[in-house]
Parts: sequence; structure tokens; C-alpha cells
Amino acid sequence: MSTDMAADQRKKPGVVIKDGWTGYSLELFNYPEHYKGDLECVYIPHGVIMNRIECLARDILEDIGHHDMMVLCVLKGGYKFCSDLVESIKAQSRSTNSRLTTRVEFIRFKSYLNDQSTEDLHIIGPDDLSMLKGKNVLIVEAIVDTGKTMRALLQHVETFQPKMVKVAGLLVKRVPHGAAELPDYVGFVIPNRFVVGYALDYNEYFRDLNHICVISETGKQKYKV
Ligand SMILES: O=P(O)(O)OC[C@H]1O[C@H](OP(=O)(O)OP(=O)(O)O)[C@H](O)[C@@H]1O
Ligand code: HPA
Repeated sequence: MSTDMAADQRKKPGVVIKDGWTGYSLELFNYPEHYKGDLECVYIPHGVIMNRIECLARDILEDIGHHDMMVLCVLKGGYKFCSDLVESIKAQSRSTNSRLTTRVEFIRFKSYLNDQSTEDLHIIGPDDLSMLKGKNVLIVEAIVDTGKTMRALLQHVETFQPKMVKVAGLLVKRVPHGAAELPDYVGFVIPNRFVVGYALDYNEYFRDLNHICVISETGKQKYKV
């Protein structure tokens, strides 16, 4: 992600959720009625996500707040994280009277079918990201799982000759042979479980759920394609 050794050393793993974490009982939280029976537990409640995002926004502002920022949102999974992160960056920037400007661009990658990464990783668009040339780019991605999307994206972005590239990942999954490198800004490192909600989907379902949850076997069967 960044080639700066000092910056690499400053990278933090974020909140590390241990393998034994079974999540919170669904009865303790409010969630859409139409997903009753489709979820196993609330893994990360919405309020915790929002608080963590404020901390990431603070770290990003400390590091690159004196530059103008070109934010590249990775769709579709990244739309909520990107929106909340940029709002928090802007709010904190206003309260410190910084002159930071943010511009948001979007890119779409797709590779998952059911809960599996497929070989068919493709960029749905846009092809031309020449607006990134010479800019400080912050890639905003909801989850780094196998790391394939992130690697492809970094390679693609580098071809447009940005001045600097940093990556913010809300979730990083601990998987065998996963991403070799952490994103520059990490929300949570999570166990190897398929999670949904906060714009993360299972075949397009659950993006409308605010908490990050673990899908149940019933849910997987119900929405399988
Ligand atoms: O690290 P990886 O194993 O590559 O997985 C991470 C990617 O998978 C998901 O995208 P998906 O391809 O499902 O598209 P979507 O965001 O439109 O749902 C997610 O939003 C990440 O972009
Ligand atoms: O756990 C996940 N959930 C939703 N989408 C994903 N894309 C990669 N991993 C995941």
C-alpha cells in the first residue's frame, strides 16, 4: 500500500476480534424484521462501527489532512464506510479549521458468488481514472478477505500515476494466505467468518442491515444462487 517505511511501521491492526468471539445475541439489538432467522449473531454493532470510524478519520487527518484528498470508494461494499468516513473527516477537519478538500470517485469490482471468492474478478467501471494523476489517493474498501481485490485495485490505481496511495479497510479477515500487508488504516481484524451488513452483502442481500452480523445457515440457503 504505502512504500514509506516509517508509515509502514505506524500501521496499526485496529481492533482485533479473537477467533472465539461468538458475537452478541440478536435479541439484544434492533434489526430489520425481514432478516429474522437469517442471522446467527450481531458481530459488530453499528454504534461500535461508527465510533471506530471516527478514530480512523482522526488518524487519516493527522497523516494526510494537510493535503487535498481524492477518495476512491470501492463499490458496492464500501459505500457506507466511505460515506461515514468522509463525513467524519470533514467534521473533524472543520473543528480544527483545516483547509482539507475531499473529492470522492467510485470504482466497482465484483468477484463473490454466495460466500466464495471466484476467479472472475473484474472491474465494472470506470476504466478511466486519469483524474487520480498526481493526487493523494485514499482507497476506501469495506473488507479485505483473500486480498485479491485490493491487490488488483492497487495495481490498477498505480497505472494512473497518483502522488500517494493509502488504503483504509474497515475489516481485515484473518484467512490462510490472506493479504500479505495490512491496509494503512484498519477498523477491525476479524476471524474467518462470512459477515454481512453495513453494505456487505450475500448475493446482494443484507446491505440494508446496519450492524455487521454473521449470516446463519438458513440465511445462506435462502439467498443462495
Ligand atoms: O479480499 P477479497 O477476497 O478480494 O474480497 C474483498 C471484496 O469482496 C467484496 O466485493 P464483491 O466482489 O463481493 O463485490 P461487492 O462489493 O459489489 O459486493 C468486498 O466488498 C471487497 O471489495
Ligand atoms: O465476509 C464477507 N462478507 C461479504 N462480502 C465479502 N467479500 C469478501 N468477504 C466478505
